[in-house]
Amino acid sequence: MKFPAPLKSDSIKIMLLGSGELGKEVIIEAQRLGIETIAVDSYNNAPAQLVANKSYTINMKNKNEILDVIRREKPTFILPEVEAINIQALFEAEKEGFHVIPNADAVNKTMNRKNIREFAAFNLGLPTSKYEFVTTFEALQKAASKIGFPCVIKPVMSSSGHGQSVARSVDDLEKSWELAKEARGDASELIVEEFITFDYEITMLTVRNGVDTVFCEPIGHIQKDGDYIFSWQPMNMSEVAIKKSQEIAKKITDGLGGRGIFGVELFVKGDHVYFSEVSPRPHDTGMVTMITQSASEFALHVRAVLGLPIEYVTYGAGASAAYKAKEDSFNPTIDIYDSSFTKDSIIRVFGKPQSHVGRRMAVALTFDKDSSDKALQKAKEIIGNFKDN
Ligand SMILES: Nc1ncnc2c1ncn2[C@@H]1O[C@H](COP(=O)(O)OP(=O)(O)OP(=O)(O)O)[C@@H](O)[C@H]1O
Ligand SMILES: NCC(=O)N[C@@H]1O[C@H](COP(=O)([O-])[O-])[C@@H](O)[C@H]1O
Ligand SMILES: [Mg+2]
Repeated sequence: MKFPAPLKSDSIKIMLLGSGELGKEVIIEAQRLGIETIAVDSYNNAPAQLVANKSYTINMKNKNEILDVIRREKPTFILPEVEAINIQALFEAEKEGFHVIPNADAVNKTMNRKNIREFAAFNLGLPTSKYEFVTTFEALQKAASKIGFPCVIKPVMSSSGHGQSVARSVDDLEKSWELAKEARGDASELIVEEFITFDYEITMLTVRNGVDTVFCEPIGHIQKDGDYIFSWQPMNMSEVAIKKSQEIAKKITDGLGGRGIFGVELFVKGDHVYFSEVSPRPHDTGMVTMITQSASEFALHVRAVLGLPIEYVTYGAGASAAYKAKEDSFNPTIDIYDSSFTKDSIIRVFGKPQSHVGRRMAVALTFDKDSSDKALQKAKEIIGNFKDN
């Protein structure tokens, strides 16, 4: 493969659609290979825009605005980084010969819970929670009583737990309905899911470079209000559970096709593994790989996009703890003690230009050669001392 000596007009160009903390790391990894990078998002100074060669701020739900930047920049690869993107623009770009990662159809399927759930459960026969789709409050009541309580209610299009809630009885349904409607994304249709009382949940990072499929060590994680707060790698699993998890990850990623990394989210109860959802891009819980692997999930994504070999070493166990803002601010700063910077830790501050309570602003990554538990303990301690204002 021919790598660019800085910014030649005929060399590889990557355009990110969505420019948050995950995209920022993708851009850095691409730039390490001399690749020209363009970061697009719906607000100025998004994390990846801070490090890209060029950036655009557009309405990401607007088909023409997306197509305009694509036609103007003619990227070699278009990497969706968020779910809220005008999907017609991606189909159109693909028709015009642009390369969407992993492909527009996979992005379309995964951005909508109805599409991906039906594809996984119905077309591929993967085990999932019981589920129903509803568009009215009456239908929600019916579906919830059929599925039983507690049940989980989510807009068909949303991420990081926005608009999601658990209804424990009929009395909670009205609150769940209101919460889902307020969510960004498409809340016109909701999914009602059986609540799985899993022992633990994992992300199986699955990398496809067009030749091989490679799995990273499983990542365990804890979610609060539908959003990740802690993750660790490796998650200690039975052989059977690992094998089933990899089988499910292989089936769903083969089904979606294309090149890149995928975050396959799975619930594990005993030796039963349930498919939950999949992101066709790096995963927030996978930030831990920046400290555990010689090539992080972001580096692997770039390699996979380019069709390069997916080889790396795992150094040992690690963990991540997300820092979420406790204050609303137009000029956020984060106070971090000097003692947070140790030989076994890495701190990443995303540089988001605005904070609101609950917005993920930074992450602490920790390493322990042998124990994910010890690494997690350290990550929690570090994050516990952060303050924002
Ligand atoms: N059916 C379920 N049973 C039990 N817990 C669930 C269920 N569905 C979701 N959860 C919990 O809520 C979390 C978030 O759900 P989900 O991944 O569907 O939301 P999301 O908004 O797409 O999140 P993200 O975009 O961060 O991946 C899950 O990781 C899990 O902890
Ligand atoms: N679970 C998906 C996820 O973690 N996505 C990451 O969060 C950013 C949005 O953050 P914001 O909501 O703070 O703007 C996205 O751009 C992506 O990097
Ligand atoms: Mg999820």
